[in-house]
Amino acid sequence: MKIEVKNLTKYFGNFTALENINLDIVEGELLALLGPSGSGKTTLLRMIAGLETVDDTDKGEILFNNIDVAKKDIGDRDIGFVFQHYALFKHMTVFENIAFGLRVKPKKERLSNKEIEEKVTKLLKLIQLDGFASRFPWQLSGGQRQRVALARALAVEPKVLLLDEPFGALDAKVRTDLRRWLKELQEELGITTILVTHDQEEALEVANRIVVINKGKIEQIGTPEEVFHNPSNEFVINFLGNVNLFHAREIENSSALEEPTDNKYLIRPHELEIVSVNDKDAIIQAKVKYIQLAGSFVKVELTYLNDDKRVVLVEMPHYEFNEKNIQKGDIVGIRTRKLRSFEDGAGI
Ligand SMILES: Nc1ncnc2c1ncn2[C@@H]1O[C@H](COP(=O)(O)OP(=O)(O)OP(=O)(O)O)[C@@H](O)[C@H]1O
Repeated sequence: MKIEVKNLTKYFGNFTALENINLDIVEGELLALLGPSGSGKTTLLRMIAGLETVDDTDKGEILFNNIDVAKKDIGDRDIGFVFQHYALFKHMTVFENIAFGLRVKPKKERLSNKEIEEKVTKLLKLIQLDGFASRFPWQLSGGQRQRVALARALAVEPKVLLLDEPFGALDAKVRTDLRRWLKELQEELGITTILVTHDQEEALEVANRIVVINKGKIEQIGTPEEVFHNPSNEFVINFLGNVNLFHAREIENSSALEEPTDNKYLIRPHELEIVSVNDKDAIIQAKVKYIQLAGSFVKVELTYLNDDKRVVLVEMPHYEFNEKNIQKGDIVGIRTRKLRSFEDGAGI
């Protein structure tokens, strides 16, 4: 299913929750709606689902395969949902939870009991919970419950899957495992999927494209690589990971910048390099305050030598850290590997 959102605005009283949203969702893709709390992600998802109305006064449109669904009931939109706390039916087994949507279909569309059993068995395999059919929800872990919720959503073969922070309540390790699993499953099924998340890593890892939303407006739409490496503005770069801010005069002091400007520069920790304190390309001098060795990269936190309230974060591979023999308390120089400025509205 292809979905188009055109000129969509949503007011709650005087408050503008969404402002002129335009978005094309390609058949079979996994699109992440990423933004801070209150940015309007859930409202947009709920409008696509039909849980929130498109105001009559609004000229906004939501098209499913070129057909306007604004006036279509939620039941007629062929949608499967999984929410963060989409509680399973407590008094029903895993099997009956998954079968629920199939059993409540009108008689003429309903599958036979045997067909339902075959289908549920297949879904249990798909979510890797074969053998769990007769358990009750309270006998499952949080991750297993969310997988059952996903199977229940998929049972009725929806054309679109809407996921609102489906792994939000789970711990970090389970979350990481489940999102990999979801990605593979989604690719295998080829079902158009919209995932709401405020977790940048989750969006970067699973999405084909990311829509970055802030205060009801779209800041950028792009592949994970695009939004991470070519953020279109300051909000996006800040939201997608740690970033250091430098003023132009700091950069001008080094030979890294030929033309003096008023710009400020936003540079990610891995785009900075620790060099010797006298290095001619160093933009600032700093003192090593804290070193975090656990993780795939070494994170070094430093403070400016001339202003110990200002912090700089540098990340580097372990081999580079070992070669440079950096110690807490060292006075060093910091050099940039990349410059990025937004002052003129365009990234460098
Ligand atoms: N029914 C409603 N009535 C009034 N205001 C609402 C209503 N639903 C949402 N809002 C407001 O609209 C804004 C966007 O809410 P929304 O739930 O879409 O944000 P979100 O990006 O999904 O946030 P979160 O990540 O916290 O769920 C918020 O400021 C919220 O308070």
